[in-house]
Amino acid sequence: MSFLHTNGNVSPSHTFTLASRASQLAQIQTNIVRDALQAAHPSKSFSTSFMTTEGDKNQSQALYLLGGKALWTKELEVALKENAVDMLVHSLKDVPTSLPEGCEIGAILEREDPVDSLVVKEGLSYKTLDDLPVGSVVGTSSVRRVAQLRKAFPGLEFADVRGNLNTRLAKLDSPTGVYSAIILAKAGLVRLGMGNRVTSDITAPVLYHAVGQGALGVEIRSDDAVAKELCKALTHWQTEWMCRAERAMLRVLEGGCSVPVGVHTEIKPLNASAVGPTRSRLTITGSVTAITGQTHVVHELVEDVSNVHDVDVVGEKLAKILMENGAKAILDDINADRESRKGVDKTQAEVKVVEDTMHAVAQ
Ligand SMILES: NCc1[nH]cc(CCC(=O)O)c1CC(=O)O
Repeated sequence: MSFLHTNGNVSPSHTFTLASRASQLAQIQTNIVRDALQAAHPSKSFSTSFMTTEGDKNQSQALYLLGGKALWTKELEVALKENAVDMLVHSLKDVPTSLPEGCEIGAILEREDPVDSLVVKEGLSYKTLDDLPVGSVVGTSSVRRVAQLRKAFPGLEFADVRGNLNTRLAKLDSPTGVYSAIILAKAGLVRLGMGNRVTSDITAPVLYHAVGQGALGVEIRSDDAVAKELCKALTHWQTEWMCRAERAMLRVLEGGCSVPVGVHTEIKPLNASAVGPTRSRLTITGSVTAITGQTHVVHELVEDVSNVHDVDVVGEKLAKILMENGAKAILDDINADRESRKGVDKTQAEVKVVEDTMHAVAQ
């Protein structure tokens, strides 16, 4: 699978390899991107490569350099940087707001419905969180969801549910299972062809979804001009503008850590007849919630924007306003708590893995 090529000077026979994790959802998403690339560039050739932990560890020396503990985006990025693959397909919400040196986002595809959905156990007739009896167990491993819902639903118990989507649904439906319902991103279910499992949506202002939720991002090498050009056809500018604003907000709020941040974004072109990117009205609401759910800061900005730079500025401005309105205190608390938990005997690499894991769980 490994090959050499020179960036910007690709032979016509070059096959562009798209890579992702090997989960069913990741494979479906990668196939969506491959099909879109193939449709836009019929004379080019595209293939896919799915990486599983054990298999790849034996094949790529570089994975050993990571000590076998790095998360998947990191391992994929190693393959990307080594030119073993050309594009990485990610759920944008799992992509850190700052990418490693030499990597960048080449395309953001049109977003699926970004909301979170309630999936009720097979055979139960409850429709919404309000319907669930006191003491019901709701499965979700996302601190963002728990933090936002805890206060509004004090009678419910929120419990971890891990694994890929199929595993989580199996745990939900198991006759001996503890969960009455679980909360999942609607987009993942829809892409897996299981949109019929959505019992109801949980929308803002009850639950603000994760930054980037529902959108696919394609990561490329920054110096790969050819991949960059190929990716242009995939980008849905409205999604890109919304997600860039969301990611700019999160980048400022994170300040190196992971926090329960939610968002709701809309974009409305001001010139309805324009075909491409055009001056638009961006409405973005950000939320930051204390882990206990006791403090919740929400702010909405409505701004007209003309390009991605404007969009980044709006996201950053929103983050600063949230900070001034109480998010700073929430973030300082979370940081202090995390510092006190960090084992003194942990290596830097281990601390990084813990931080990355916390980032993933926060989403
Ligand atoms: N954190 C895991 C993850 N990453 C992306 C999705 C769903 C698809 C998407 O949001 O694009 C999910 C599952 C979930 O949160 O239910």
